[in-house]
Amino acid sequence: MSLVIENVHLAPVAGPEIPSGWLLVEGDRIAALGEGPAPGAPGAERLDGSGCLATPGLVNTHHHLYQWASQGLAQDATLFEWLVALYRVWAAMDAEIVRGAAGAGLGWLALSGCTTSSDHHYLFPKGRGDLFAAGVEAAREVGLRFHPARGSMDRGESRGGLPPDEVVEDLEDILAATAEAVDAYHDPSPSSMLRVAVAPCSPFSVSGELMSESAALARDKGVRLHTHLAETADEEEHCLAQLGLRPVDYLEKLGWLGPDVWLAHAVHLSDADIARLALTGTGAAHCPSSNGRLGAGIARVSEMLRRGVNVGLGVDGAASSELTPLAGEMRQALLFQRARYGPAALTARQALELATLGGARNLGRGDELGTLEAGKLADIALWRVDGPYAAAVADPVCALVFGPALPLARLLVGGRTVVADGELRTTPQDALGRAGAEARRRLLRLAGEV
Ligand SMILES: Nc1nc2[nH]c(O)nc2c(=O)[nH]1
Repeated sequence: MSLVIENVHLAPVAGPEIPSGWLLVEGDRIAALGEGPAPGAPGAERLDGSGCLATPGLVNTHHHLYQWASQGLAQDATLFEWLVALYRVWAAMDAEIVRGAAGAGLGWLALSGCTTSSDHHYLFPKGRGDLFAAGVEAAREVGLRFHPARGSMDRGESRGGLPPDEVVEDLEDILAATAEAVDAYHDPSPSSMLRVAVAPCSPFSVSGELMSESAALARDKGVRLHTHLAETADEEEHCLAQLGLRPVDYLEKLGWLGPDVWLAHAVHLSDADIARLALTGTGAAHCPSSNGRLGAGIARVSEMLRRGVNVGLGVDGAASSELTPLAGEMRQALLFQRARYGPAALTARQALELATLGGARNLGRGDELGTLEAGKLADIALWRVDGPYAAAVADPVCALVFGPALPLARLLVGGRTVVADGELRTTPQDALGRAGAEARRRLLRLAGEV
């Protein structure tokens, strides 16, 4: 299959922008791109990109898809208050709920320009079906590239942790189930649609032993590591009081810093912490809407970038960011940095790079995803910039980042159309929405909330 997208403004992220150019897609890869009129390409489908901006597909590097089913709860809570309120709701979750929530969440991500998403699922109530498989099935249905992280918690209240004991698992069960998930689903091959990561949840819900064993397992299997870190001042206090170390020191002691690790949030970092992340190649997933919603603080993104830390974006679970579109996180990131450091803190193009190449690098896919270049995977977002708002902004990248969500003319994942003219084409969009709403009703009913 070949496709030529012509007459389009190209923002390749790597290399200069091309105000009027073309892209040739062959199979699942970008074969070539250039300026001016497109080449002949006999037999290729032709797509007129007039009035459109082409960017790499966006990469979401932190999410909890199951949380679609628990939006709008604990609205004015801190992270710890919010978690304490929600753990017992999530304890009622089953595979049917995860399937509905993940389908709706991934559909929503696709409609906001996302071509690859991670998912951090860390709560596995016993006897409720295969929750990990439910997320994988949903990603296959929607057609996104998927990086699910097998999460875990083993430190309940009785061991000084935050979650109630009923929602944590045993260390041995966690390690066995995590190894099983990697063996069953991880595909390390080029063009992979599915790669699994290992992701114990957070310092206040996981034992040091599970952190170390998880790192050993991930490195043995050649997969990446992910966890929440330095999200709130409460977490830092907890770490100092219970573990005797600040969060980044704790991770370092456990052998957790390295180029195969990306950390969700990374808000409360000292200068020395930032230097260590840079030195070790540890990445960060910036989730500005969630950090704002929970009053967690503003991550030092522009300083991290200046000092060489890789940063990607994440929408975080919908329970702490209520349906944030991934494209909107570029705007949110830009505004947060400027509010904290002034208007030169982050440019529109840097924000686009966070959402694309920064995300791809967090997931270990910087060689295949995140830029429009010959040889890379054809994960491409084509945004309409000729509508009433965007047409009033001469610079299409500025319109995309500074402005309201733009309509998607096309979203390609490995050359396959997932969205066309603002509608999902892989699966009925309305049915996904209904299943997401039913997942919420079912969860709240099973949790005794209604
Ligand atoms: N924003 C979030 N932070 C978290 N920390 C933790 O342990 N769980 C979560 C979560 O679900 N969201």
